[in-house]
Amino acid sequence: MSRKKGLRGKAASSSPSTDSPTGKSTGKPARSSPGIVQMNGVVHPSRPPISNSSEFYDIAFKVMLVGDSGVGKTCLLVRFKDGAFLAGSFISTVGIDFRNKVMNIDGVKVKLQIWDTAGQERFRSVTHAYYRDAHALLLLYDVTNKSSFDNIQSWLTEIHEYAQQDVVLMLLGNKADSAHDRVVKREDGERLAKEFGVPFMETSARSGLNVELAFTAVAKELKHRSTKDPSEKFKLQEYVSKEVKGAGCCRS
Ligand SMILES: Nc1nc2c(ncn2[C@@H]2O[C@H](COP(=O)(O)OP(=O)(O)OP(=O)(O)O)[C@@H](O)[C@H]2O)c(=O)[nH]1
Ligand SMILES: [Mg+2]
Repeated sequence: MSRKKGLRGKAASSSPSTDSPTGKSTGKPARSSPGIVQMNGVVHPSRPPISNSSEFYDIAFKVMLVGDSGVGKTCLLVRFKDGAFLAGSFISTVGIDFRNKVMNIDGVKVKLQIWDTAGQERFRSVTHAYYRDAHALLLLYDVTNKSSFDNIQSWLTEIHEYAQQDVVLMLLGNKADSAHDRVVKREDGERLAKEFGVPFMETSARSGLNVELAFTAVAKELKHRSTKDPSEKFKLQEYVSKEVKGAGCCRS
């Protein structure tokens, strides 16, 4: 493999521009780069870098967190990025923001640019504009909030309308640590996910349950699709089923 460290690889397209350090779109087109990334003998024409971050990576992807307000999207991202839980009063996200994280996936540096969307209805049109550039979507509901689960159907309708057809999609039932307040059974989540053919797991931003796994699974799938290495057999559903931990179990 003649991969060059630090060469900006396959990245998201430029609209909306994401070069603002605050994570807010600047409206400016992203810089374009004529570089090429070579991975496992497969040459990938590079696309524009998706941020000005100086962190080295080989390939980059956009992942979006979506779901009703209060399901724990921001907390999940903070847990993944910083390993901490945002306890205390709930501060609802306004508009959209992003955080970057570079993961080492089987020796390849995969950069995830993770977009944290606002779940509130009034920001829905902002979110719509970002769907088409997303390579993966993590769709969350809250196991202590039945309406957030019931709304998954309409989120899926929205996703089918606005996202790319081949977007990697995963359903997450968050707040699995809240045993006393739980109103959605794990089996209900599993049934719904099966119905729509998407991988599923329960997570907890509070305990860390399956948080790393959710992002790792998505990164592995995106990397697999990108490199198309015939010797590498990766099946997202199988990987998730094998690795997933149940609520009450250990930290991820
Ligand atoms: N027990 C428990 N509480 C959580 C968990 N994740 C988030 N919370 C709490 O749920 C509330 C909402 O969390 P956020 O992450 O802000 O929710 P959000 O989905 O980003 O909401 P919007 O930004 O409005 O879309 C906060 O009070 C969090 O502390 C979790 O895994 N377990
Ligand atoms: Mg939020």
